[in-house]
Amino acid sequence: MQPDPSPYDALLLVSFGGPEKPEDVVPFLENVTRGRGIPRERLEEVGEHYFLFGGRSPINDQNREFLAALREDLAGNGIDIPVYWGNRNWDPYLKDTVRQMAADGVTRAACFMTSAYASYSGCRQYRENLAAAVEGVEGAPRLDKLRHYFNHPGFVDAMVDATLSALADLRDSEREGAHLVFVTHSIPEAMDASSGPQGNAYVAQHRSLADAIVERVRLETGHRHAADLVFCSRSGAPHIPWLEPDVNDHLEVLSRRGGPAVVLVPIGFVSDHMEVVYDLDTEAAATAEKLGLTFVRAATAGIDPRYVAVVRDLLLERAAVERGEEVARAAEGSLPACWDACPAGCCPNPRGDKPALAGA
Ligand SMILES: CC1=C(CCC(=O)O)c2cc3nc(cc4[nH]c(cc5[nH]c(cc1n2)c(C)c5CCC(=O)O)c(CCC(=O)O)c4C)C(CCC(=O)O)=C3C
Ligand SMILES: [Fe+2]
Repeated sequence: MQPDPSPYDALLLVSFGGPEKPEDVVPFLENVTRGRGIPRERLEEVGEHYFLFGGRSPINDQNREFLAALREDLAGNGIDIPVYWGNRNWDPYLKDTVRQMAADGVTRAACFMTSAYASYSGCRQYRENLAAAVEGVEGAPRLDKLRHYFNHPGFVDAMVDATLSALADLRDSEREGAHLVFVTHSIPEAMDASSGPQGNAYVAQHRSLADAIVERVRLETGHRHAADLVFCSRSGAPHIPWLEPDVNDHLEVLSRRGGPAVVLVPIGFVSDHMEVVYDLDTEAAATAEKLGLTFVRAATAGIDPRYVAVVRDLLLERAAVERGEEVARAAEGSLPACWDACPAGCCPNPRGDKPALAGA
C-alpha cells in the first residue's frame, strides 16, 4: 500500500536563512535583530564571523542539500508531493514561497522546521512567521507545523552515531575518560522559563536527548561517559541573564579539573550553521587548544538519511492524525512525543502577543 500524505498536498521546509555574499550580511543582521535590543558591538562582532567566511553562511546550501535528500526520500517511498522551502530572515523568504504555493494550487501543507526544540525563537517565532507569510495572500494554503523532533528515534540515531564516530577519532588512551559536552544555542533564561506548555521545555528537551545519547553510547561501548549540557552564541544585553555555562568557560573548568579529552556534541544545531563553524569549530576549538585539551566536534545531523526520514515519518504520522486515525508516535528517552498544535500560552513572545499559525 502506498503511504498516504492526504490531507496534505505539499510539504514546506521552514528555516532561518542566511547571507550568501558580503553585501547580504548587514541587511540579514538587520532582518534578524529588528526591534530586539541587540547591542551594536555584538552585531559588529557577529558580522565579522560572517565576513571571515566570505560573507556566506553555510545554512542555505545545507538546506538545498537537505531538500534534495528529502525529495529523494519521499519519491523513493512512493510519496508524490511537492516540497517547498521558505526562510524567516533571507531569500527565499516565506512570503514569496507561500505566494508560489498559492499560485501552484496548494491547499494544505505540513511544515517542517529546522529547529528541533521548543522556545520562542525556535518555535513560536516561526509560527508567527507563518502567520505573516499567509497574511494578504489570496488562496494561501493552510499551514500545519509538524511536532518537535528532538526525541524522534531517527534524529537520536543520527546524533548517537555522530557521537560514536567522534569518540572513535580519539586516541585509545583518551577515549574512556572523554567528556561528552553537549552544546546548544543559549537563550535568555526567561525564554527557557516560558518555553513549552509547562515552561523550561527548552532545557528539559536538550537534557532528555543528551541523556538518551549517553545511554545509547553506554550500550554500544560499555562505558558511561561523563556529560554536561552547555551553551554557545550568547547575545543580548549583558544585564539580561542567558543560559550558562558558556562552552568556553566550561572548557576552562574541565581543564582545571584535570583536562579530559572533550567530545563536543552540537545537539542544538541540525546542520553546520555559522554558530557551529564559528562559535564551536573556530572559537571553542581555539579555547581548547590554548588549554591543551584534546577536542573533537561531533557531526551535526545534516543529511543523515535517518534524520531526513524523520520528515517523512512526521508527515505521515500527522496526516493520519488529521484523517482521524490512531497513530503510534515514535519517541526515545525520558520525554513523550511532543504535541502537534502548541497550546495558547506556549513559548510566548516576550514583546507581546502576535498572530501565529499552527496553534491549538
Ligand atoms: C534558539 C535559537 C536558535 C535555534 C533554533 C533555530 O534554528 O531557529 C537559533 C538559530 C539560529 N540563529 C542564527 C543567527 C542569529 N541568531 C541571532 C540572535 C539570536 N538567536 C537566538 C536564538 C536562537 N537562534 C536569540 C534568542 C537571539 C537574540 C535575538 C532574538 O531574540 O532574536 C543573530 C543576531 C546576532 C546575535 O545576536 O548573535 C544571528 C545572526 C542562525 C543562522 C546561522 C547561520 O547563518 O548559519 C540560526 C540557525
Ligand atoms: Fe540565533
